[in-house]
Amino acid sequence: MIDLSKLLSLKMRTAVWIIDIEHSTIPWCNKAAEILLEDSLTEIESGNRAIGGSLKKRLLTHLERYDEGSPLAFKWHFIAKDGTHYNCHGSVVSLSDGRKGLAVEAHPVIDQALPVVTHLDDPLLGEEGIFKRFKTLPFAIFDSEGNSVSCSERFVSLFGDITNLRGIFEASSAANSFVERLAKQESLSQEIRLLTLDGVRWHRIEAFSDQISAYTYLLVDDIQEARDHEVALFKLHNYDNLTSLPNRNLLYQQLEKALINAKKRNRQFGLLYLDLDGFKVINDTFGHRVGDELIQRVAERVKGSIPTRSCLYRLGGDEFVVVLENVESIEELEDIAKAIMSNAISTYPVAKMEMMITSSIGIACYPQHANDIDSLLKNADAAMYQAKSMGHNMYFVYENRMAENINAHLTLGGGLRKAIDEEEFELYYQPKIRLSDETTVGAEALIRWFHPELGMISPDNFIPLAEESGLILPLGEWVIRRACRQLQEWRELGYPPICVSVNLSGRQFMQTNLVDMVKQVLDETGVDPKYLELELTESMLMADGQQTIVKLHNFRKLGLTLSIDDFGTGYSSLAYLKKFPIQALKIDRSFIKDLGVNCDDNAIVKASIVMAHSLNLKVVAEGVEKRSQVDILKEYKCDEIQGYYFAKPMSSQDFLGYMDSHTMFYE
Ligand SMILES: Nc1nc2c(ncn2[C@@H]2O[C@@H]3COP(=O)(O)O[C@H]4[C@@H](O)[C@H](n5cnc6c(=O)[nH]c(N)nc65)O[C@@H]4COP(=O)(O)O[C@H]3[C@H]2O)c(=O)[nH]1
Repeated sequence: MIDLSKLLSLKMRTAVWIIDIEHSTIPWCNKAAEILLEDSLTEIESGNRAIGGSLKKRLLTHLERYDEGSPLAFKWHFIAKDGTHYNCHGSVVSLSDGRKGLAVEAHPVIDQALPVVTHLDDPLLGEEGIFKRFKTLPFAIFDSEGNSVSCSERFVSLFGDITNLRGIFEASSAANSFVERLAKQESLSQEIRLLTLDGVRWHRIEAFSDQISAYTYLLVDDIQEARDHEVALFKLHNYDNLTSLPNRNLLYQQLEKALINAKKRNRQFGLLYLDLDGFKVINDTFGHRVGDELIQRVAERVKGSIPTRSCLYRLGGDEFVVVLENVESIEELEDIAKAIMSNAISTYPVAKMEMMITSSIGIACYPQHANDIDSLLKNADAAMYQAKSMGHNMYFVYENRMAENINAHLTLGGGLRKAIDEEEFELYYQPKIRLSDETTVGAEALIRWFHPELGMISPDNFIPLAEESGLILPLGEWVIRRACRQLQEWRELGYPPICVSVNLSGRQFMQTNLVDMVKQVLDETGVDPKYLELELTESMLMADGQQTIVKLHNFRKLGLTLSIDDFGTGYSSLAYLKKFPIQALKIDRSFIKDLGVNCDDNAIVKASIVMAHSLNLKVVAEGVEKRSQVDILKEYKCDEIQGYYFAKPMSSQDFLGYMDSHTMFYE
C-alpha cells in the first residue's frame, strides 16, 4: 500500500509544513516547502527554525481557540527569498506528543513550477490519521472500480460527496481516458478542468495507482489562479488595453503565419496600414481622455467595416493595421479601404461632441510589393504617407516611388531645425477683398519654405512636422515677428497700414506665454495691435474651456482681432462660438468650391453668414476662384473674400506691386 504521507511529501506541488509553535520549530515539511524555506533549511533540519515573536503570539492565541483539525479562519502572506508571493492558510494538527501544532499550506500567488522530488524520508507522519492532520489538502483514495474509499475534508469541501472518481471529470468528459491511462501506468500527472462546488476550475492532478491494492490515490492542486494569471499575462502582451484589439505582437505572429501559408500554397495576402488624420491635434487640443475615447470609437467602427475573415490590429497611437489572407486581387484590399473611408464620414459622438475623423490608408500585398514582413509593413506605411500627403480620407496602393517620398519626409523633419536657423522661410501675403466695393482691406500671411534642394515646400507638408517636433513654437514666433516687421516696413515705405492675419497652430495656441510673446513682438516692432489678426481654428477653442477664454480675452485686451479659420470643418456650432470673444469667421473653402453647384453648400454658406451676422461677426469666404462665387457671396452679404479669383498668395515684394496697382482701403 502506498504511504500517503510520502506521497504528500513527494508529489504535492503546494508547499506544506507543520509548525510546532510552542518550540518554534518545524518538525515536518514536504519538498516544496523545503525549497520555499530554503533560506532557513539548516535550522529546519536541526529543528531550530525560529518563529518570529509577533507571529508566534498570534498563532498561539489562535491555537488555544481552535480544535484539532479546524482550519484557521484567516490567511497570511509569505514572501519567499526569490520575491514570490504566497498565500498561507493553516489548520490545527496534533503533534506526536499530543500537543497542538499548525499545518501550513502555501499557495503561490503566481504559478511556481516547483520541482517534484525523487526521495524524502518522512520521519514524523505515519499514514494513520493523515486525513485528519492534513484536512486542508485535497486528496482522496478510490478503489479499482473508481468508488471513493476515503477523502480529506478539503477534497469534500471542493468536490462535494464524490462517490465515484468519474464525478470530478464531468466538466471535461475525460474520465474514461484518465482511467484508461492510469491503468497502463503507475502514476499520472495532468492539468485538467474539474467540476468543483465553486464551478469548473483548472487543476493539476497527481494520480498513483497501487498495483497490489488496486487503489488510486489522487492529489489535486487548484491552479486556476495561475492559469488566470497566464491568460492575463498573455492578454497584456498581445492585446491593446484601450481597444482590446490584438496588438503589434500578434500582428507579427499572424503575418509570419500568413507568409508561411502563402509561400506554401502559392497564395497572396495583404495589409492596410491606417493612420488617423489630424489625431494629434485632437489629442493636444481636447486632452488624452477624449483622444482615447475617439480611438475606441474608431476601432469599433473600422472593425465593423472590414470583412469578418480579416483581422484588425492596433499598432499603438492612432495607427491600425488590417490583415487579409488568401487575397485574390488587390481590388479586394481596395474595397476594404473604401468601406473604411465611407464609414468614416459620419461623426463620432465623443465627450458630448460630434467629432469627425478620417484616416489615410496605405495598401501593400505579398508577393507583389515585398517578400518579407518588415518590408511589407514598411511599404504599406510609405503608401499611407503618400495618401496623407494628398489630403485626408484617402488610400494608396504601394508603388516603388513611394519609398523615396518617405525618405524625403524624414529628411524634411531633420531639415526643419536647420531651416529655422538659416532663415529659409518667407511669408507670402494673400489679399483680402471687401465685397461691397471690391477694395483690398487686408492680407493673410502664409508661410513658405524655400528648401535649398527641394525648392518651395507647402506649409501643409511641413507644419504637421513642425507640430510633431515642437519646432512650431520658434517657427510660430518667427511668423508673428516677421509679419509685424513687414507691417512696419510697409509703413516706413509710405504705405498706410493694412490689417495682416497670421495662422496659429494648435500646439502654439497652448503655449503658456503666447500672449506675452505676442505683446513683446508688438512692443518691439511698434505695430498698432489693431492691425494684427490671429486666425484660430475651431478645435483650438474646444481645448480647455476656461483657460482658452482667458487667453482670448487677454489677446482682446492687447487690442488684437481674432478670427476662426476653416469654419465648418471642425466640431463647433455657431451658438458655441458665441462664448468666445471673436470678431470674424472664415468659411472654409470646401464649402465655397461648389457654391452655385451644390444646393447644400449654398444653404450652409447662406445660413452661416446670416447667423454670424446675428452674432456681430464679420464673415470672410476663402478659396474664391470664380466670378459666379463672388456674385453669390455678394448676394448672401458676405463681408470679405479671399481667393485666387482676386490674387494668389505673393511675396512681400510682389505685394508692394499689388498695393500700387489696386484700390486699397485704409482707415
Ligand atoms: N485652392 C485654392 N486655395 C487657395 C485659394 N485661396 C487661398 N488658397 C490657399 O488656402 C490656404 C489658406 O490658408 P489656411 O486655410 O489658413 O491653411 C493654411 C494654414 O492652415 C497653414 N499655414 C500657412 N501658413 C502658416 C503659418 O504661418 N503658421 C501656421 N501655423 N500655419 C500656416 O497651411 C495651410 C495651407 O497654406 P497654403 O498652402 O498657403 O494655402 C493657403 C492659400 O494659398 C483659392 O482660391 N483656391
